[in-house]
Amino acid sequence: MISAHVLGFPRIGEHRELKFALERHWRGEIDADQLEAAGRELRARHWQLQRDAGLDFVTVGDFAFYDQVANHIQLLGCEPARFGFVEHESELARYFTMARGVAAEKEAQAECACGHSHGEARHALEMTKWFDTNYHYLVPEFDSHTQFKLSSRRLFGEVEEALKLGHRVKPVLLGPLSFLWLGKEKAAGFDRLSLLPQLLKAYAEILQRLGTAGIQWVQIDEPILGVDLPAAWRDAFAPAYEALRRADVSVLLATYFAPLRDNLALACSLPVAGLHVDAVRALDELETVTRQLPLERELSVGIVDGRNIWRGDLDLALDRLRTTLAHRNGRLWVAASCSLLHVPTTLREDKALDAELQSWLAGAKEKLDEIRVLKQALVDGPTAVRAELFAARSAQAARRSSPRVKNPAVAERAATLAADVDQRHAAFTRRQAIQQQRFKLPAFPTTTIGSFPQTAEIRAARAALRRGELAEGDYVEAMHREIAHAVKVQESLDIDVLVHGEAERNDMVEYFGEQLEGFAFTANGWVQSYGSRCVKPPVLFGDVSRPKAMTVDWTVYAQSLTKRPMKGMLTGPITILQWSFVRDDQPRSATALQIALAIRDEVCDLERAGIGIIQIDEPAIREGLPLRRADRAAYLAWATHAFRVSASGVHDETQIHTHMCYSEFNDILAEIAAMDADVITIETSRSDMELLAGFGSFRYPNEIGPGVYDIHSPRVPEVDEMVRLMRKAAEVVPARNLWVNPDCGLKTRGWPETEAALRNMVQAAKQMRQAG
Ligand SMILES: Nc1nc2c(c(=O)[nH]1)N[C@@H](CNc1ccc(C(=O)N[C@@H](CCC(=O)N[C@@H](CCC(=O)N[C@@H](CCC(=O)O)C(=O)O)C(=O)O)C(=O)O)cc1)CN2
Ligand code: MET
Ligand SMILES: [Zn+2]
Repeated sequence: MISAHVLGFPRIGEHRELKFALERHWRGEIDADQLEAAGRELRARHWQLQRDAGLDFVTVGDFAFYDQVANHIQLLGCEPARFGFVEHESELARYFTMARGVAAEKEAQAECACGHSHGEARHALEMTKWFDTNYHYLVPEFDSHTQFKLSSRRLFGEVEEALKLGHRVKPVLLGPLSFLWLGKEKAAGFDRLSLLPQLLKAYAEILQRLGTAGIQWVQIDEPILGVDLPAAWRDAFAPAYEALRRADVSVLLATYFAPLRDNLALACSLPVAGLHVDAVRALDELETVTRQLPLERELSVGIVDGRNIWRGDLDLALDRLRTTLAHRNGRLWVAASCSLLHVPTTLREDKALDAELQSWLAGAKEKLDEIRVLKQALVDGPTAVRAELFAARSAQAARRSSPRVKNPAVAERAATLAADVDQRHAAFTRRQAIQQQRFKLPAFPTTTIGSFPQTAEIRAARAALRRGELAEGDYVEAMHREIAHAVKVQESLDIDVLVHGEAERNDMVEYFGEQLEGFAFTANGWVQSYGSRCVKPPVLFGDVSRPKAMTVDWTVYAQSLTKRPMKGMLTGPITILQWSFVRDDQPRSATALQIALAIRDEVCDLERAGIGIIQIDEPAIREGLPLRRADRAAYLAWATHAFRVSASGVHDETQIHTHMCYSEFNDILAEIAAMDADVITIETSRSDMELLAGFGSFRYPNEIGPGVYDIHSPRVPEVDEMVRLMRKAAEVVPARNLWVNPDCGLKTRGWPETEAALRNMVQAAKQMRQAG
């Protein structure tokens, strides 16, 4: 018996319907019922696609109005008490408050009918990267008071919805151990694993309800089986799944993103009815799993790549599946490696891709079809899908032999680099002295991270340019007006190191992808990043080179408007690599080096054009870290090398900044230091400078700007708050090395709150100087 399924499907909608509905709802243009209707329609459509592709189940529970982990917080009834929710706040309103926070002023203004004071501003749940993806989840908060209680009907409602539509339903849950693991302990000395027994009761109740609804299979995701687990966590698995065992509900335990390694035997021995493995990231483990997993259990083989957009090698996949099948008594499930959340809904008929490129690619819908073809080939024999297999084979062959993929000059340059290509001339302390002479910045210099508000007007201008309704020259003029405005605002706020604001960039990665050779970009290849926010990762299909300067004109224009230093703004090689769909025909390290060389040329061009401070953003360096510790050193070596290659073409008096956000960095501090940027700006405020303690005890040698406020909410931070954070920073890092800046770029904010926040930030820096 062969089954076919997916672990999850993108929820944002082929035309980003969910994004637009959400944003309308938040603006008050549609009410909760209308938003719910939009969600229902998308779910119905995505289930129908799965059904039409001949899958044996539709997956329910992968939908969320913001984030699937946040859905679990409500399902399990563990909304953090700090939100002080009161009776009359609806489940949906509470959900968005947890996801987005509430500004202090807004709460003060909102005359609350209940007469309750909601207390201080309620900042949003922390947001962090989902394993090694560019998707962000909301971090659950746990302490000794955390109680679990089945609380939301949403999942059960969606299950009913799908059943009513006549589908065979397989609900998906994030597993109890992964849910706890991904959360955060809010009290010192508290161990969140101690919450497991209580949590299991809630899970048991969920399974019981699903059983009552007639559900046979429930997929429970435990992606943490792909990370290095402490013994206590590993030991907790078997009793936990023993406790969840029921006669009427079969559990398919799903793992993905990384090899199982030392957890392989455990995964194969758990008392569940089936196991899903990622046969793309861990193909070499498939054979062992095939042999170790008891024959009465189902094996789901994730053979179609859920993380990349290349059309699969179906011959190879089929070969593996046949071998597996032979050892599994003719039973297996065919699947994508992980949820399809991480790829665009479709890449067919994308207006920005030429026909040849399109024929090399597969989005989520196309992957459903690959799964169908594989299943059919196993069930009816390959001749039944001869045409489909032939087409896939031809596409593979065409891509492998296409002259578009190779550029001998690029390979030649990468092979003949000087040994010191990744080293600045002088050591940091020497550079620091030279740069101090040159820029004469005050103590606690202020700067921002790069982007200023991407207003509706900016996006409309770009959309008009794309549609041919705005001439190129008029577009440039409109962007120049934006840049001039940003410069004027920064000068009037008395910021020390200015930025041009990135108005001309649709996205910090896509913008470079559009200008570099070796990249293609899509018109509609949207992937959810967080909440309603999406990105269109460029497609890196060939050798990378830079036909001409990419940012010099904009930066020089911005510098011409001010005497203050204007920071050039680039995206680093690892972030471009990490946030693109990259080629699978050469190691990622080789691709990273090619990008690094292109960025290096841009850095040198900026320097030649008189730009003295250049920032090379690397927010994604941490998320690229392999999930398994054993693989990390190799990655960090080539990743930091690539960064240094991009940054080291300049003279000592040029100040190189880098920026990182969204992650825990304490475990890679030595490597961050080895990147040798003159200044690093880094996100810290959501965790109240916790992060910086690591930088202090490690004695991070170079200059550092720990973000003093969170840019993810419109809340305007008070001067005192930021002074407090700066003082905290000055306790662990020498004050002479400290910069003052927000956590990240300001593109998602509006101008009024941006100006107010930066005014307070500059004030805070001035207070620090006075206290000096
Ligand atoms: N690639 C990437 N990954 C990242 C980040 C990042 O900046 N880039 N930052 C972190 C995540 N943060 C993010 C913050 C904001 C957005 C974001 O604002 N995305 C925009 C899209 C940005 C974009 O591509 N804009 C284009 C096209 C925008 C668009 O939708 N245009 C409309 C028309 C617009 C109009 O007429 O107003 C259309 O095509 O229909 C542009 O500016 O040109 C969105 O979802 O709305 C995404 C991620 C981590 N990962
Ligand atoms: C996600 S990091 C963002 C860095 C970029 N320079 C910006 O300010 O938007
Ligand atoms: Zn950032």
